[in-house]
Amino acid sequence: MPAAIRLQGLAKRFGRLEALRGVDLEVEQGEFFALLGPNGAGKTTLISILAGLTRASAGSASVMGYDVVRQYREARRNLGVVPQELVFDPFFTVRETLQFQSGYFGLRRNDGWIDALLHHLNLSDKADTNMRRLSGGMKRRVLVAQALVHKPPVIVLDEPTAGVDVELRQTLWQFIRELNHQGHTILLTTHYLEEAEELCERVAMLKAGRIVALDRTANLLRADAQRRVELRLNPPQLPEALRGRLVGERDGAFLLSLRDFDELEGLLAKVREAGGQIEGFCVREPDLEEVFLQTMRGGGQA
Ligand SMILES: Nc1ncnc2c1ncn2[C@@H]1O[C@H](COP(=O)(O)OP(=O)(O)OP(=O)(O)O)[C@@H](O)[C@H]1O
Repeated sequence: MPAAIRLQGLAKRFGRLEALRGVDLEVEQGEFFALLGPNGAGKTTLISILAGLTRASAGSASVMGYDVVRQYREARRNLGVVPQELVFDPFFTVRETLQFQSGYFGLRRNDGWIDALLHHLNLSDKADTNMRRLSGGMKRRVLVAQALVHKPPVIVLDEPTAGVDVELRQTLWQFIRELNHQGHTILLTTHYLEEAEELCERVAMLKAGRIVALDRTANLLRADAQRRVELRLNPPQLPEALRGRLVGERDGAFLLSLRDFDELEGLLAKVREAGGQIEGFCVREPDLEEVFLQTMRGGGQA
């Protein structure tokens, strides 16, 4: 069984800028996979290469075993991309947009599936509305429908929930989850890390064009992230004895590392000994955001 997505030594240069610097990655069929990274890390460039919109400077990429350059048509037929940017012809209706996209893939009688897509994405009552009359969130739903019109086994979503309301997010994830359960492979990029943590079994983190972490989500949480104590103090000064534990500050509160709960008493005692008063206190379980921030600070695998 070929990998859903396979990248080998993938590199991309824009003049002197190296957007991708030798990325190796395999996403298996049926995975729900997150590709994370800060702005400019190379996520969209990687997706553009997969979709055949940009040529790699070196290395290769394939979708379901089809090389994205040598076997462009087969690779493209196996891939559905929900792009970041909303670009449409404003004069078509929603249905026409989807029929047009079906035609691009040589699908003439696709109305049954188009109706199903409209239904799942809560767009049925907008089927005959012109694209220019839709709100941003509705346009985004059409983008999703457009990417799925040919029932591709591999679905790539590039920040699909940026600027999208809670209701649409939930509708969208419910539908994408269903598709994943049916066997579709999902590659997701997002800046909402709690979304990735909840949905994705495996995560790759990109930093300046390189993969700096790649593992199952659960392993990343176990290996890198620590429990944190969040302390709000009056006066807002951390006692000298706790300086070594400080890992950050968030909204005026100190974040201290906590290896296990037995340490808690000693830690609070040190605040009292220094004459400090505790105004707020909570223990935070490790989350993907913490792993991400740690990795981006330079702590990740090379
Ligand atoms: N057509 C282009 N010409 C020149 N530089 C480009 C081009 N496209 C992307 N870049 C540069 O390549 C780098 C990677 O960009 P890319 O859009 O892939 O990042 P990203 O991870 O998708 O970021 P974001 O989270 O902001 O979407 C950036 O430094 C960007 O400025």
